[in-house]
Amino acid sequence: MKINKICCIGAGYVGGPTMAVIAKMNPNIQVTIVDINQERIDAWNDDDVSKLPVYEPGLPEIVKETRGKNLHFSTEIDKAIDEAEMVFISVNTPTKTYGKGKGMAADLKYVELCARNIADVAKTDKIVVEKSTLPVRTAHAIKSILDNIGGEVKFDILSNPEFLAEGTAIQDLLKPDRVLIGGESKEAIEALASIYGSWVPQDQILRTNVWSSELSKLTANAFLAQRISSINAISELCEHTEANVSEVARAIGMDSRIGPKFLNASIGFGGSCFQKDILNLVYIARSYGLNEVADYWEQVIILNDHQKRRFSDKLITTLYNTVSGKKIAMLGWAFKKDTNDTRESAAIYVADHLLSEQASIAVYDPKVPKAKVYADLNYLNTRLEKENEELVEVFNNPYEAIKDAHAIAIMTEWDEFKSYDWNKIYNLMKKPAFIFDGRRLLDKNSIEKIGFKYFTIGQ
Ligand SMILES: NC(=O)C1=CN([C@@H]2O[C@H](COP(=O)(O)OP(=O)(O)OC[C@H]3O[C@@H](n4cnc5c(N)ncnc54)[C@H](O)[C@@H]3O)[C@@H](O)[C@H]2O)C=CC1
Ligand SMILES: O=C(O)[C@H]1O[C@H](OP(=O)(O)OP(=O)(O)OC[C@H]2O[C@@H](n3ccc(=O)[nH]c3=O)[C@H](O)[C@@H]2O)[C@H](O)[C@@H](O)[C@@H]1O
Repeated sequence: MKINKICCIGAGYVGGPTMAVIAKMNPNIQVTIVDINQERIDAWNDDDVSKLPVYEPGLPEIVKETRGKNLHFSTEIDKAIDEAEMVFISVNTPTKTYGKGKGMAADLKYVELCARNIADVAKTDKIVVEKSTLPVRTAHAIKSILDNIGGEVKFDILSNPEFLAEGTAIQDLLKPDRVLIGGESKEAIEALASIYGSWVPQDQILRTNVWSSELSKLTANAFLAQRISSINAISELCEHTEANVSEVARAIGMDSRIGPKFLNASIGFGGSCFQKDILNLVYIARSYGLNEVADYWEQVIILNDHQKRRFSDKLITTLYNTVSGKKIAMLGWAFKKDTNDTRESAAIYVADHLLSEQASIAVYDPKVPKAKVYADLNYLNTRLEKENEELVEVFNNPYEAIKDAHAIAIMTEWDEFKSYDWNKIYNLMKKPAFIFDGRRLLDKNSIEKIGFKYFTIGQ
């Protein structure tokens, strides 16, 4: 079965980059990305590709090359679904904030709306591809909606989870470790496999049943996050024993069974997925009565929350047990470098804690605008909304953010922070000048030589 037209519902951090790469690698396929958010679609269509809604190295070049040729961004959802032979669902699946499973289960309302939309509109057979991360057995619910509303039209459901990481999305998409396709219909699986086959070697395209595919995505994220919580747990022990967590990570990472990646001790993982997907896994395990399994994975989140909290606790106790009225400069707000995404960023939680102790916060991030910082804080804690406006300042220049600060907290590992004039920064600050390096980014010896009091994770 040859696919000529693809529709992707959801023009976000996954839908945008993934479809841009599919379009680039398949010039004969017309790809239309649709979204209900007009502002987002307008930004994707902006002539100035530096204004795309998703900041991702390498993405502007691909959008420039393909947009208007075989890549299109639109709010005409029904039209795009109707015309396509293959429809990807790439909408958000956040943790539920209400009702049964509140705070744990994935909220599938957006996915269900997409399924209903496809069923209402489709006049010809469609392959529907789950690109969103979904709880195991969701394909069953989607199929049931499609078959019950969709009349005579035949729907094949595939699970094709995405493994890209933000900040390296284009490289991850161009050279994936593997592509995973779960499904029942061999014809549908091969139709999707041939699209990826334009650039991914066939032996890296795995075919499984739908349930294995859905569960593999949650499992991959749980394993990755587990490694971070594992090294972060050891980082706390290092701080009490004069061991150095980087040396420990290097020593264990050279064991080929363990491997060197994902062993950077940090202020705690952020991002829209690790926490959400583990909570979802925990919820699913509990719903089958598997309490030991659920408790095991829940500990990854408990440790991560502990890591964020102990960072801000350390800052407060070191500043003589009070930050009230003191200016703390926060370098970085995004959840990792090379993205403008701030979802679940550790910076938000640390700032919130410091604000509750009446500190004033000065934020600088190369890619995060002022409005986003305020929105993140107000979302977390509406009670502080009025005070936040006065206590939080966001700067376009790091030196202005740091001027007169008592302490700097490094929240994101942006490369540019390493090349700052730290002598100049020292002179701009109140004394003693403290640095709390949540990313192990700076060299302790050279920073201390300048006169700073330097603290980092795991040392
Ligand atoms: N962000 C990431 O790095 C990764 C995310 N994922 C998964 O991919 C899915 C999407 O994530 P993101 O792209 O980060 O989310 P996002 O929030 O950036 O984008 C989702 C988009 O879907 C749109 N949308 C929601 N309901 C819609 C509807 N009924 N019709 C049309 N558009 C609708 C929203 O307006 C939004 O623009 C999630 O399930 C996530 O877990 C998977 C791998 C990586
Ligand atoms: O499902 C998803 O959304 C994606 O989640 C992660 O990707 P992402 O969250 O974009 O970024 P990561 O590089 O995994 O970083 C996540 C968080 O962990 C932190 N981290 C990462 C690695 C490490 O060694 N230490 C560490 O603290 C990062 O700073 C960041 O806050 C996975 O790496 C992707 O494979 C997956 O597709």
